[in-house]
This record gives sequence, structure tokens and C-alpha cells, in this order.
Amino acid sequence: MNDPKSSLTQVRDRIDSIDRQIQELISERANWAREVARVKGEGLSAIDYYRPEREAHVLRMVVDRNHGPLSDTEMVRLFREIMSSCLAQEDPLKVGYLGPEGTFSEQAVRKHFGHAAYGLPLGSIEEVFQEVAAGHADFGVVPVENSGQGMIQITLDLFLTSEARICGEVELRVHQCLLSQRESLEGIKRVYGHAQSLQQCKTWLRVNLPSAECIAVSSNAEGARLARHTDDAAAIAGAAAGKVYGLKTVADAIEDRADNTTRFLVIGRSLFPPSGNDRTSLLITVNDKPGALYDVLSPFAKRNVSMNRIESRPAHTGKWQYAFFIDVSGHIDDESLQAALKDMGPVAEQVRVLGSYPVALP
Ligand SMILES: O=C(O)C(=O)C[C@]1(C(=O)O)C=C[C@@H](O)C=C1
Repeated sequence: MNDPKSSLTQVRDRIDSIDRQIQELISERANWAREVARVKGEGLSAIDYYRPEREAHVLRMVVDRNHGPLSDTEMVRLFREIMSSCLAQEDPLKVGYLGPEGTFSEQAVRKHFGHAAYGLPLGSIEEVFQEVAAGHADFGVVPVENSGQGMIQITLDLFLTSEARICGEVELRVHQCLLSQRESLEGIKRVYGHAQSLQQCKTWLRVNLPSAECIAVSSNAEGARLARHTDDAAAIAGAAAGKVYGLKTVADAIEDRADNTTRFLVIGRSLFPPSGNDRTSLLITVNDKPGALYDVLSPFAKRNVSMNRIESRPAHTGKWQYAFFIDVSGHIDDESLQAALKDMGPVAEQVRVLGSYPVALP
């Protein structure tokens, strides 16, 4: 009969040997990444070595090669971390986000830049734009859209007045928890959360805490920080905030929609080359005359450029003037997109390329 102890030892020996190989290969990879950095030029800072288009290409190859048992998301996460550590050998990237620590924005930073990047928690989305513009942060990560509630207008409006460029997008499945010092729902009189999060859990709150007062605060993590100091309060936030602020998870996955996903944009100061599967974000203002929007959009159809999204906002340049945020498939270097933009030149008042960036990975 097989001795289970000796077969466990054999399996562990095998795992140890694989770990040795993985570790050697990671070290070898890190040396080659250093070599790439040497070729790019010594003494530069992290932002000069960072290549989002190359990272997207590497990760797409990882997905193509993946045949389980780990999911594409897990494999991508592991390889992101390896690249993050390889890049941080020089000097970590500084990435601003809506803090404090424990927000979904911080999770989006980690998903896109890995844990070797230096996260800079900031007080507002506006501050993220400011710190990137001032060069105090290399990049920023800002929420732009939620699958259930649509566009985040503060973020769109900040693009109207800033020079920020979009360098990437991150999609994050958002699982909300009810966090408290208490073990159960009993005695919870107040619930803190960001307005968006309170909205995402509206039905759950109505059914489970019908008489609790819902208080909107600047971020979920701020809500968790407040709930830590009060024994009759709870906060709606991600599990990460619960760990940071030492709160118990009273209820998990309380979002009304099971597919609740938030899309974040990575903002920076420059444009990057094509990765092979890109999206371009444009900001277009039109003259206030009949048919103007039609004239601006028809070149996309004529040049076979597929439009993914359109959102209008008051342009702040005059009453009833609108700015259109338009996302299209492809990179600004693509001939078809160049041709479409040339066609719309005479009809649009202003066309600004906010960025061309790799489509979000799993
Ligand atoms: O290929 C490069 O240009 C590298 O610098 C190497 C590497 C990597 O680890 O694969 C590291 C950082 C860049 O953002 C992209 C890729």
C-alpha cells in the first residue's frame, strides 16, 4: 500500500524543485530587464523605462499561452507583479490615487502597476490630476465609469481643464462589504460610504438596515476610518479597507448587481506607441449648429473606425456648448483614425487626443 506520508514528501520535493527553477528564471529575467534598462540609457528615472505597450504585449502572450488550471486573471496578476519588480529595480514608479489606503482606486493601482510601484494616496480626484501635472506623481489612477451607474462626471470634467493624457485603463470587479466594529447588523445606526458605493448597495441597505442613516463621505476608506472610531456605525468599502482599518466584515458582496465593475483610467503626461490592441479617447467640441454632431461623427463610419463610447458634458466655454468624450477602437497612429480626424477638422471646433492606450486586460 502507498504510504500517504511518503507520497506527500515526493509531491513537496517536486514543488521545491519547480520553485527553484521558477526563482532562477525570475532572477534571470530581472537581469535581462536590467539589460533593457541599460540599453535605454543609464541613470534615467522609472518613468523613462516604463513601457505600457510592451507590458500589454507581454501580458497578452501570457493569456494566449495560458491553459489553466490558474485563470487568465491570476496568471496576468502574477506576471504583472514580476514586471513590476523588474521595473522597480531602477526606482519605483510613483502612482497617485484617491486615498486613503484601502480604496478601490488603490486596488486598481496594484492591479495595473503591481506592488513594487509606490502608491501615493491623495485627497481627491482633482489632486490626482494636479500631482501628475506637477510631476510629483509619474502616473495617476482615477475612476471613470461604473457598470451600474455610468460615467463619473468629476473625472470627465477634469479632462476639460487639464493637459492629462490617458495611458491605460483598468477594470476592477467591485465587491462591497459592510464593515464595522460590531459582529452583526444589530445596533448599526449609521452607514458611511462614498456616494457611488451607497448607491451600488441601495437595495441591500433598504432591506437589511432600513432605519440606518446613510452618510456620504469623500471615499470608502474615509468611511472605514470613521467607522473605526464609532461603535454604532458601519462603512461600505472593499475588504482591503477592512484590513487597513481593523474592522470586521459583517456582510460580504452586498452590491445590488453581481457584475458590479468600475473602470479606471491611468493618467500621465505623454502618449505611448501602439500595443496592437488599443483604444483612443478623444475630446471633441462642436459648433452649436444643426447637424454638427452628425458631421463630426460620420467620418468614423466612413473610415471604418468603430466607436465604443460617447458621453457629453457641458463644455464650460459657453452656455449650451457641449464637449463630447468619444472612445474609438485603435491607436492614434492608425491610418484610418488619422484620416477620420482629418475629415472632421473643418467641422469640429476642437479635437483633442486624450490618449491611445492598451485595452484593459483581465
Ligand atoms: O521591455 C522593456 O522595455 C522593459 O523595460 C522590460 C519590462 C519587463 O519587465 O518586461 C519592464 C518594464 C517595462 O515597463 C516593460 C517591460
